[in-house]
Amino acid sequence: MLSFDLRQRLGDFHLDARFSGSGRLTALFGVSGSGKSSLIALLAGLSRPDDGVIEVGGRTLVDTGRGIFVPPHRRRIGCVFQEARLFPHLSVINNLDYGRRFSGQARDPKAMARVVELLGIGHLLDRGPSALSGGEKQRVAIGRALMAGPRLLLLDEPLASLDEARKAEILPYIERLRDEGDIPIVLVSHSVAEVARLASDMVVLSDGKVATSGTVADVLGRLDLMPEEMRSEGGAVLEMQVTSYDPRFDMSVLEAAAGRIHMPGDCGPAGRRLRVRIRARDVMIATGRPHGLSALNVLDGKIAAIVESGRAFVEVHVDCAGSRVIARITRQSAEGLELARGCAVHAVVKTVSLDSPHPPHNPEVT
Ligand SMILES: Nc1ncnc2c1ncn2[C@@H]1O[C@H](COP(=O)(O)OP(=O)(O)OP(=O)(O)O)[C@@H](O)[C@H]1O
Repeated sequence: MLSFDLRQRLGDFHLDARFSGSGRLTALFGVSGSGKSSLIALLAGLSRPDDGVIEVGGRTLVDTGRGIFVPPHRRRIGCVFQEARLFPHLSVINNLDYGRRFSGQARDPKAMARVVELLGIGHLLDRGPSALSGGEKQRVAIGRALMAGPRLLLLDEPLASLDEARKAEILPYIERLRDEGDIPIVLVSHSVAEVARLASDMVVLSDGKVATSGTVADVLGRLDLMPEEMRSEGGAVLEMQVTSYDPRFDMSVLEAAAGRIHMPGDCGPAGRRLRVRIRARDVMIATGRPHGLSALNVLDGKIAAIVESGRAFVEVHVDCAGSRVIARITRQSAEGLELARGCAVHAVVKTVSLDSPHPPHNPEVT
């Protein structure tokens, strides 16, 4: 459980943010300058709010009204930043052990073995940081933070300085941490793909305020609440299951109650569960089942809502067997097609992003 309600003035910038959630991984999302780092500094105890409250797992870390301010070293919050900041003169194992010693914990070989296994760094233990790739350094930095026995892990853009290949390498470890660890994680990111794949909850910051927050599917589906700059990334997030792979075309088929989606590449064995993101801008609406269309993905449903989005656009929310698919189309098209709540329609999905483990080389299809 993480909750905060904070105000802080930094020059002309005014942070005023509140959130409460119990998700395994909460993403702090926002464009540059929206206040993500300022908020992380407050959570970590590196700065003080003008007023406000922070609670982690039922423990009050800050409450200005009651004069409570737990200093950073007593908060039991593990921080990992964009740069791994490992000690260059210490081997990987000694970097890991430093985390434990720094927090005053007793030596615990089992805890060490668990962290090493979780992050897949067993073969690196005797190396120095200079002999590690960027992704390996970040895994060790996460391991060092875990060895301190934190109650909350703050990951401040840990993937930002890595290239795509290194990012792809480290993402599964963050997923394992989320799914198998018992420590809540706050991840700072400005990549919707990263957030859609990793996060359970999402807090969108805009100009120091929480523009919207909630589960990833809810937040990405509420385009009307999103700051303008991220609206083009909004849409539906569907939990799907791989049913087959056809090597002749290098295409996989995924299914959910909402329907069937074709994806390029091998999405893994039948039965694997994946999250699929369908951006609203990549969906068209047809009132009759389309024929002679290059798009492979057509989902049938009924219009659940039509939401105004500026003067030229509307968002059509289509209920496909209980899952919501959203199409951002012009108001002119909506009127021309006489779309209304309850109409049976077909959502034609132009492009699907797969926010899955092991994405194919070209994870987009048109
Ligand atoms: N000590 C300070 N004094 C004055 N202004 C500050 C101070 N710290 C931060 N700011 C301002 O607060 C705003 C938010 O900064 P912050 O670093 O929290 O944003 P961010 O979302 O983390 O951005 P980025 O993604 O670029 O790291 C910026 O406009 C920044 O210039």
